[in-house]
Amino acid sequence: MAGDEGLLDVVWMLDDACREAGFFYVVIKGHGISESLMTEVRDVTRKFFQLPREEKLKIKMTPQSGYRGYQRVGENVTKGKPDMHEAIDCYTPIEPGRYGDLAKPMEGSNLWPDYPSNFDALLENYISLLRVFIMLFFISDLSRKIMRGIALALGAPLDSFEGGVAGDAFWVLRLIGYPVSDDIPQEERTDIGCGAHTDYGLLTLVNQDDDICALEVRNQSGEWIYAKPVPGTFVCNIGDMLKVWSNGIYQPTLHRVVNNSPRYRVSVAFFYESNFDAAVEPVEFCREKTGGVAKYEKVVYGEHLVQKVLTNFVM
Ligand SMILES: N=C(N)NCCCC[C@H](N)C(=O)O
Ligand SMILES: O=C(O)CCC(=O)C(=O)O
Ligand SMILES: [Fe+2]
Repeated sequence: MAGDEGLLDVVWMLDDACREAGFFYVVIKGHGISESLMTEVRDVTRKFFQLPREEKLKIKMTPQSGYRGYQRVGENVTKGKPDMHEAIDCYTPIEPGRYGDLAKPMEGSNLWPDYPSNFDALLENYISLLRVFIMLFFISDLSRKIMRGIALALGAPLDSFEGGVAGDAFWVLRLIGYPVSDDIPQEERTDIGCGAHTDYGLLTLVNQDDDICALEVRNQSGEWIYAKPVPGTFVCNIGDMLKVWSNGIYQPTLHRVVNNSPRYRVSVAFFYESNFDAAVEPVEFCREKTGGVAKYEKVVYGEHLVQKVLTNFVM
């Protein structure tokens, strides 16, 4: 592979992006995901959020549902402030007992929207859901490939994230809607769609609406820069587990969402994470590159996620 210049270019670009920005765009061409599939997944999501509140609440997220399902505007909280988005959260299904006490709060399977009673709509819904699954399938494979690129970018073996780190990668899917500010009752309104945060796992791929600038990324000078939509691409960013594994060579970047546009914004974020029970710690050769000392303590990914999930919501 050392002779493959195209590959080396990509690896070099990945390294540069992960060091400098923590964010990059991935063009979907040739990955089995078409731009129209990405659009359709956002459209299904938009349709769901347009349903009456009672309909959406049929798949309400609760502690009993393993924190899977629908959350209303203001129920997700970041740094103590309600976020102005509604969402459906889906996670890799977890059978009871699978990870012992570690995964208890998140056990269960996902809540998908109910089938409407009429047949056309049923079929439409069925196909839409299927598309979401097709999307999940491709996107997970794409993520695995990007992680191989990131391994090479760090100078590590290609398969570094297989096996105990992310050979059985836990995935999270968030279907998110950001209402127009004026449409939110004033007493419930805050000025932020999603407060500043970093993502929890290895890699995030965001499928965002084409025509609205709302996702902002903090650069090294502390300025907020739009991750402008580029049709046919995913906005990718690295997460907390990659920081720990690389001993800080790659840092997750703070980002937030502010929808100041006069349009309802939809994004579908796919989080490719380590194995639920992975104990992630700075890998030796990354430690060597960074002065020999581990800068972060070992983190069990599932503990990190559960701790976030248990504190992210006011219900
Ligand atoms: N799985 C991810 N990354 N979800 C991000 C949700 C928004 C941030 C969350 N309230 C927090 O405070 O972390
Ligand atoms: O809506 C977006 O563009 C990003 C959402 C996000 O950062 C998240 O859910 O973690
Ligand atoms: Fe995020």
